[in-house]
Amino acid sequence: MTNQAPIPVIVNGAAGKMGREVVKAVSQAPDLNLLGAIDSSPEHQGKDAGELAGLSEPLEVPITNQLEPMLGYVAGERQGPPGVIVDFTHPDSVYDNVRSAIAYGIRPVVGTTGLSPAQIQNLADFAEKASTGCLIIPNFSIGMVLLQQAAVTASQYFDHVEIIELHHNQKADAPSGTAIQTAELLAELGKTFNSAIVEETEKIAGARGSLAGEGIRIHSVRLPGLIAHQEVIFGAPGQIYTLRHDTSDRACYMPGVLLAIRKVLQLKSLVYGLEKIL
Ligand SMILES: NC(=O)C1=CN([C@@H]2O[C@H](COP(=O)(O)OP(=O)(O)OC[C@H]3O[C@@H](n4cnc5c(N)ncnc54)[C@H](OP(=O)(O)O)[C@@H]3O)[C@@H](O)[C@H]2O)C=CC1
Ligand SMILES: O=C(O)C1=N[C@H](C(=O)O)C[C@H](O)C1
Repeated sequence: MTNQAPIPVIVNGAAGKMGREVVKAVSQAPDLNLLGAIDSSPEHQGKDAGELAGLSEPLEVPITNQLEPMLGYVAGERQGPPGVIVDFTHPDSVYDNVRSAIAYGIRPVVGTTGLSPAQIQNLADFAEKASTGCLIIPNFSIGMVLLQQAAVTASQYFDHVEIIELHHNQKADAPSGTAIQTAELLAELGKTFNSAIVEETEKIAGARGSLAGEGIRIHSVRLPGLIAHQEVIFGAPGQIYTLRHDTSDRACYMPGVLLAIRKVLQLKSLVYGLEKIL
């Protein structure tokens, strides 16, 4: 451990399922300093972020919905490394949150999914102009990076593949950001998957899932009792090859989140995907 000042961190969405885990993880990391906890949820205003996250001692960091003043406060800290904001909020607000953070020189680490390709491009242009690091990570778990790498390898040998993602039923966006990213990685190979051998009719709209790039289909399941799960199923005559990742605890994302907080300070532009910073 060096004698460097700790990295100031703001957690946005601090009262949510992921935000609470991040509050815990950041507060336990000696090189990070939790300075702010933002959440729009009215019932949590003023509560201590640490107590809400299940810590036995308060962190003396109250939940507030005042994002811009908090960004201004952290940006005004002249000593030590620049601030980082970790965003686990909602697909409807993440774009504006990230724009605001970059405008204040605060580095965003974004876990919130649901940004469109056009929004990601706009944020990349904005970060580039500001020479500010920004990380957008659809999935912070190492297991998912390994699954995606195995899927890319398999896609060189299989011409047929479909993705099934399964999540808890409080999830706002579908398909999941991870499934979209997985399809993008397979599509990068430049070949078309799943050439039809019969003319298909969907008797109920959506029966065959959503069509991502290069013929890859994604099917989304939402049920209470699930957390986050994904299967990538390859088919060929006489064989099926299935890759599956299951999460049983949101703690699985925390090593990736902590790594991203440290890495984003070394960047001068937007980077998309955990695999790029491992
Ligand atoms: N990249 C990854 O590895 C992972 C990504 N995710 C993604 O993270 C996001 C959050 O997931 P999760 O924690 O499960 O969701 P939750 O709904 O549990 O938490 C989100 C929190 O953010 C609050 N919120 C909503 N809008 C705003 C806003 N504009 N400003 C501040 N706070 C806001 C919500 O308040 P209220 O409830 O009042 O709306 C809630 O407290 C989702 O997009 C999800 O897909 C999730 C897991 C892993
Ligand atoms: O909402 C979730 O829970 C998750 N969202 C991310 C996604 O959309 O891919 C990551 C993970 O699947 C959990």
